[in-house]
Amino acid sequence: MLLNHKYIAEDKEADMENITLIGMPGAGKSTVGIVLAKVLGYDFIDSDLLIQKEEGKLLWQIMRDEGIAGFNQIEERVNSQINVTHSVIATGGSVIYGPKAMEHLRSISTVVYLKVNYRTLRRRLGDLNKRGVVLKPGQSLSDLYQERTPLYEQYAHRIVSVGGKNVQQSVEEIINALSDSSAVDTRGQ
Ligand SMILES: Nc1ncnc2c1ncn2[C@@H]1O[C@H](COP(=O)(O)OP(=O)(O)O)[C@@H](O)[C@H]1O
Ligand SMILES: O=C(O)C1=C[C@@H](OP(=O)(O)O)[C@@H](O)[C@H](O)C1
Ligand SMILES: [Mg+2]
Repeated sequence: MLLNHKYIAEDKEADMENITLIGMPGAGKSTVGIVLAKVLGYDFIDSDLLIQKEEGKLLWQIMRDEGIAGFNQIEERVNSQINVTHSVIATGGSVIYGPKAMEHLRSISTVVYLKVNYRTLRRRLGDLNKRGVVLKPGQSLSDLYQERTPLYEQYAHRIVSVGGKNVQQSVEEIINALSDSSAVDTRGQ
């Protein structure tokens, strides 16, 4: 039964019973994350909403007022301060630019990279500028995908491919990956 489901029981992170979702914008961290939380009986938090609450502004207003570097600093600070148990944490796609935030999230949770192939992402995302993705001048979605993929892989305890899957299938894949002790962090940390 899922509510009694214990995964990677010997792992330190699992004692906290938090799951952090990382991945490209449009990967489904927010959409899949809330369903995952419901299935597991966990709380759900979305880093983007925490940032907006802390700053009293919408994400695009923070980017407008502080620039991308300023937004990244705020994002790193807010994610570094998350202190929860029994929660699914959906991060924003740019969280991996903050090493302090990533080390913190790795210490309080099992970090799961929701991997989506480029073509699926392109279809889901539409106009990147309207979505407020952290892009450097002249950077395309393809550039961003290539820049970020190694960072997502570097920080993940688990990697789950969700490109061709619906929300329910993605939730099942994540739970399977969390149960699979052979899929433990290949960096051996
Ligand atoms: N199989 C799927 N899983 C998750 N999201 C999907 C799927 N198919 C289409 N979508 C759409 O893709 C978008 C994912 O966005 P979101 O959950 O906000 O991702 P993220 O938080 O990773 O940026 C939503 O508009 C969602 O409706
Ligand atoms: O990847 C990015 O550059 C961003 C992703 C967004 O979150 P989602 O990944 O939930 O869309 C949000 O944090 C911000 O607009 C920047
Ligand atoms: Mg999101």
